[in-house]
Amino acid sequence: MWRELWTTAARAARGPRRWDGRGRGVAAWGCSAPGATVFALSSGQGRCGVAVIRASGPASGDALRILTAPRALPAARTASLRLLSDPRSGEPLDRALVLWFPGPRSFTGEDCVEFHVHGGPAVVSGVLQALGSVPGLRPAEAGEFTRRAFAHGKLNLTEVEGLADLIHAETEAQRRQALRQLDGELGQLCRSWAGTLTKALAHVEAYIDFGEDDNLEEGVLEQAPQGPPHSVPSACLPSPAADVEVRELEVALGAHLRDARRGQRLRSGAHVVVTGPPNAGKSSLVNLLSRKPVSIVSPEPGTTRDVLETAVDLAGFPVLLSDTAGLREGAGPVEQEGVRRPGRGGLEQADIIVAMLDASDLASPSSRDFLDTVVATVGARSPREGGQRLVLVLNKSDLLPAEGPRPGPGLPPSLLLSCLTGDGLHGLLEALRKELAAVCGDPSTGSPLLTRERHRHHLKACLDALGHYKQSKDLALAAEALRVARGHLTCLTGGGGTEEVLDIIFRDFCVGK
Ligand SMILES: Nc1nc2c(ncn2[C@@H]2O[C@H](COP(=O)(O)OP(=O)(O)OP(=O)(O)O)[C@@H](O)[C@H]2O)c(=O)[nH]1
Ligand SMILES: [K+]
Ligand SMILES: [Mg+2]
Repeated sequence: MWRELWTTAARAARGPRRWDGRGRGVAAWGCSAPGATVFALSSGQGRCGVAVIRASGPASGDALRILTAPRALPAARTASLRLLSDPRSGEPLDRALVLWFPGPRSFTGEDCVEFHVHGGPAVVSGVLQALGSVPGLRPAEAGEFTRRAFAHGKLNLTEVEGLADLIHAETEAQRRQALRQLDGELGQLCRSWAGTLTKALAHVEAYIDFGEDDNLEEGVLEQAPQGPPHSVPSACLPSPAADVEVRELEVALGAHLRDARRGQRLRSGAHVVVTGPPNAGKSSLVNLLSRKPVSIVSPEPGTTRDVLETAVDLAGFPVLLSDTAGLREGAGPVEQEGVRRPGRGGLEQADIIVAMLDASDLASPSSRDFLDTVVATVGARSPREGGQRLVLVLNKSDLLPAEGPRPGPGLPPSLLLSCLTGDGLHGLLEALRKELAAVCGDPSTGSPLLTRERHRHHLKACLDALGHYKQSKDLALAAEALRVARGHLTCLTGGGGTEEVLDIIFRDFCVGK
């Protein structure tokens, strides 16, 4: 379903975007009053076996009691079968499993209840209406349950983001990355970094407070300055030990920022662009990889006129796959501009370029021209230097003589493929999987990846502040720089208390989450 949405959306309005086809509601937080009890359908919409409706807030217990009257509240955290009735008419609504989670041991930290009802639309709307009639209850806004969990310290902000990503994960690799973030790995890392800075700050402040004092504690004295490791005059140095830790932190932050945006790519999809001379079989390959006819294939060269982008799950990685117009020999500037233009699924935007040629037509002017321009240019810059990854594919291998030599001596390493017979497809998928793992990172191993621009912003700002710390000529300024640096790490997990940031993060959630 998201594929169709994507393809249509890509045709209608091109531009860089997330690998995601769903429209997302924007939460209107203006009207949420703290202390209110909210309710919503938390399972998906539509007919289903069981639907879960939940409520959170101080009146949750009352709501449960009223809908299950005359029974008392069930035991906490134990599923109990109850008859639900409409409190206004007394009419039975459903026989349901109900759960009572007294706060703070609940998802939101508040009193919560869950109704596991039969998943028919009439049952669901009957129970929702009944809840709406209970005094003090109102429908929840998008993400409101999670926002309450955050407000009560049940989740930090990176965990909230992990939860949002987990709900939206559509490929295995995305799920792994989201789960690690939900498990709090990135948050823990930030907290340990912030802890380092707190320690360093304590040393600096101790020196400011007691530096001139003969009664300086022994431990602090032991850490008295021994050399000039940074530009704070060595006589002022509070603690070389703290200084070393700060420098180690700088190295760690730098390493995380030099992650080639792998976590962000995995979250929003890697761009794979298929390019080549006309009629090489580019659209045939796009259809093969997306397992459905998204592009028109015909023997007529020049069939594809514009960039067509489609979302595909390739070996567990989310990919935005672009089919492009064939590049004719000596293509004019307008045509070249068409494929290069950023934001249009063109070459400039590609993480991986699949360069495709007709294996039986390598000597033609358009093939030679394509090899001499696109393939030579892309191949000249390694991905390490920020260049794009290139996969060279020689298609239509079925047209080659069965016993003949391999085509293209003197070509860069290439893969033989036949879109017609499927020969070589397995090898191509394996090559793409390797390239995608390099572009997106392996979410199961290594340190947690930065998944959003927000993370990069705070780490960069933290690094900048550490730069000021190193250059500060006086201890008060050094302390202030450390405070700013630590503040950015705290913002990463706590949002820094700004409603704007929270609104942006929570609007990724649906109603009921
Ligand atoms: N024999 C053979 N024919 C193929 C193969 N792959 C594609 N074709 C045929 O080659 C022709 C062109 O295929 P397309 O997929 O439209 O090629 P394209 O590169 O997208 O073409 P343009 O969009 O016009 O640049 C069609 O007739 C395909 O059926 C293959 O592996 N073997
Ligand atoms: K064609
Ligand atoms: Mg085509």
